[in-house]
Amino acid sequence: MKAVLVGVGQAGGKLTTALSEFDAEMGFGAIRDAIAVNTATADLEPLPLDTVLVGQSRVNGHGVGGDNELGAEVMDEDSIEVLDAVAPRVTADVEAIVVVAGLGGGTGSGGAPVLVRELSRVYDVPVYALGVLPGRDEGAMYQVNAGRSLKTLVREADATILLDNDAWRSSGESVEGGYAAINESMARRVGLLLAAGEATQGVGESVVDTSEVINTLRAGGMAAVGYGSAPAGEDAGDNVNTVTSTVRSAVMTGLSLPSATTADAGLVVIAGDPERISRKGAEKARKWLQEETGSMQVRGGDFPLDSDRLAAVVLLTGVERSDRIEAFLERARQAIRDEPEEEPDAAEAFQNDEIDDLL
Ligand SMILES: Nc1nc2c(ncn2[C@@H]2O[C@H](COP(=O)(O)OP(=O)(O)OP(=O)(O)O)[C@@H](O)[C@H]2O)c(=O)[nH]1
Repeated sequence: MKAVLVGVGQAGGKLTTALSEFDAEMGFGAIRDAIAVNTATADLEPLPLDTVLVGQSRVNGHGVGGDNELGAEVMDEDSIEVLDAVAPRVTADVEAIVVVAGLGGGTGSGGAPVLVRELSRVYDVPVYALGVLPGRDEGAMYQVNAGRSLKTLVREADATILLDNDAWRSSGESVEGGYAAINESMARRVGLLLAAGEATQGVGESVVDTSEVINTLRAGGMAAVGYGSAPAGEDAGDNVNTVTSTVRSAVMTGLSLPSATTADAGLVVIAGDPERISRKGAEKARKWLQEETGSMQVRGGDFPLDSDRLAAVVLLTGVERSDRIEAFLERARQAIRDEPEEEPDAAEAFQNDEIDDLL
């Protein structure tokens, strides 16, 4: 999928950089262009991207300090500047725009839903959101911000792919300590998904097409991406179990939103040397995913790559009914209940209005 990325806020800018670097290193060319938008000059300066500073008249380049209503307001006021910066990058061959943001802070959390709404008004191509959920230890403000941002993003974006910081937490290691490694790992799975059907090395028997990714995302709502990889035997015949077990581990232990396995639609992409990809294994894995997710709509295909390993990338859409989302929403609701004076109007729910919309 030829995509233009727009990173909003600190996490958005860093993750957009990691995605662009991964795509360039792999030589995929799926990411056609990328920019970063922020209210904080200091967060934009280190990024190797073109940047747009918003909210200068309100916060003078110092960030919005976690206030996502202010983040939404400044994006609303300065959206023309951002749209002007995006416009020359969305050339005729671009198939999607992806707005990338951490949902727990102020600028990305507030700004991303506004920007998605504005971009959707201007462009016919799908506008997706790639949102980072705060870890469970990250404090009430982050949970409240993310709950409200997510509710609004899901309404405004064609699909919202979620990356849960908790999914990358290894025991004893703080999320803050490992952002660079986390971003690289997030970029690998999302980067492979964006490149699937885009830049394939060699010709496979059933190469996945970009339209399969877009059609799977068409189910809308919230989505998760899983990734797993393993060394492969020389021949496809040796790799029936490698394919099935890699797909299983992508879903069971490698999902960007752990245990989000109730889904409306799915896509299984097997990346690797086409000579080594077992058709039987791929078919078995697809059937397994249908049963596991309760979805009849599971697509599949290969991503030919020159490698002696096999990797599985699994996209699941319509995962909002999963326990993980319910647990996150409960954290957001609890945080709202615990701080009634600070969030007086947010005491309503997510699906059922306990959590307010941001816009
Ligand atoms: N995965 C990942 N998460 C990050 C990173 N940096 C921050 N976060 C998460 O993003 C949330 C904070 O959002 P930021 O992007 O730092 O904030 P911001 O959008 O710049 O907003 P303000 O700083 O309030 O102006 C928290 O939940 C952090 O855990 C990062 O590099 N990688």
